[in-house]
Amino acid sequence: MKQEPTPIASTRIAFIGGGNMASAIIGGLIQQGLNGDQITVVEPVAEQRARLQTQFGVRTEAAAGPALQGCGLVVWAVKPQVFRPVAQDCAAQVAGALHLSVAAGIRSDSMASWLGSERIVRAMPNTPALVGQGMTGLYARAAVAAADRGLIEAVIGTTGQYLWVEREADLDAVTALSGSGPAYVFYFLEAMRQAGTEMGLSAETATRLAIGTFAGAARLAQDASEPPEVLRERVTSKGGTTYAALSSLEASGVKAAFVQAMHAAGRRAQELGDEFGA
Ligand SMILES: NC(=O)C1=CN([C@@H]2O[C@H](COP(=O)(O)OP(=O)(O)OC[C@H]3O[C@@H](n4cnc5c(N)ncnc54)[C@H](O)[C@@H]3O)[C@@H](O)[C@H]2O)C=CC1
Ligand SMILES: O=C(O)[C@@H]1CCC=N1
Repeated sequence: MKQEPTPIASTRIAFIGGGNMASAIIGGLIQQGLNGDQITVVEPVAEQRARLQTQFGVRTEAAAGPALQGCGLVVWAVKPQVFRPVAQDCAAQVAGALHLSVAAGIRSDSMASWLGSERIVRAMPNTPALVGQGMTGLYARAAVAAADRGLIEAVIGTTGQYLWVEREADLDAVTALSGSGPAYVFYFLEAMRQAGTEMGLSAETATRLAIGTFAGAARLAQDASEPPEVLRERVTSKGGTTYAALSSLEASGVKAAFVQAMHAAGRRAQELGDEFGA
């Protein structure tokens, strides 16, 4: 029999940790019409709690307690380094809930042992979720039912796009690619702004040109049927300006260095799982 997704509107949701990622997801949920009353955020920092209350009208708690009981979904949005003690602290109050973790590296085996539950989904979102343009990788443990997957899709879908991966280890690559990815884009924007200003543009003009170029190129790559290398070749006239730039990039080994950098991120995700897992 086909299971219907659990309706998001009747689910009480707890967030453990109320920082950047929690705020992005909560923002998406509120924008989709979820009532702030349905959401309880456990966040030890008073200023963060005040901000979340004012911005989203959610309930907040300074620490785990009875307020978590009866929540159907628990979103784990704390740093990997503190996940274990926080999970062990909350486990009794959240028994029976579906769990969604956004923490980099922390494996679902570790979570299952800390929480005594198999209903675990891991997500690797990214900060464009703050503006509804997120790209999230999802992985579900085998025991997660179709209705639970449906609920997770409804929640993460409020922040942008998502895709499922079949192997949990692939989430480390997702982390290196799209989780950390916005930082690479901002890094390139910084370099483009620097070069633009060195060539005489104002920082404002250079930044606007660089951001507009990223947005346009990303849209072109999304809509085009050709792969990125073909789109790149179309910009590159033999003996022209782009050719000069790309030759300089190749001579400096930029692509190889960039690929190495992403491998470093993937390895760090694995290490986080080893260091701070069960
Ligand atoms: N920032 C990013 O681009 C992304 C972050 N992530 C993951 O999301 C998770 C959270 O990251 P951010 O939101 O960026 O960090 P953040 O530092 O903004 O938020 C973490 C929050 O947890 C709170 N916290 C600390 N101890 C706590 C406790 N005992 N109980 C409850 N809350 C506690 C902190 O006060 C803080 O507000 C991390 O595990 C990270 O790996 C995943 C994808 C992208
Ligand atoms: O840097 C980090 O560890 C987190 C995970 C992906 C993006 N930020």
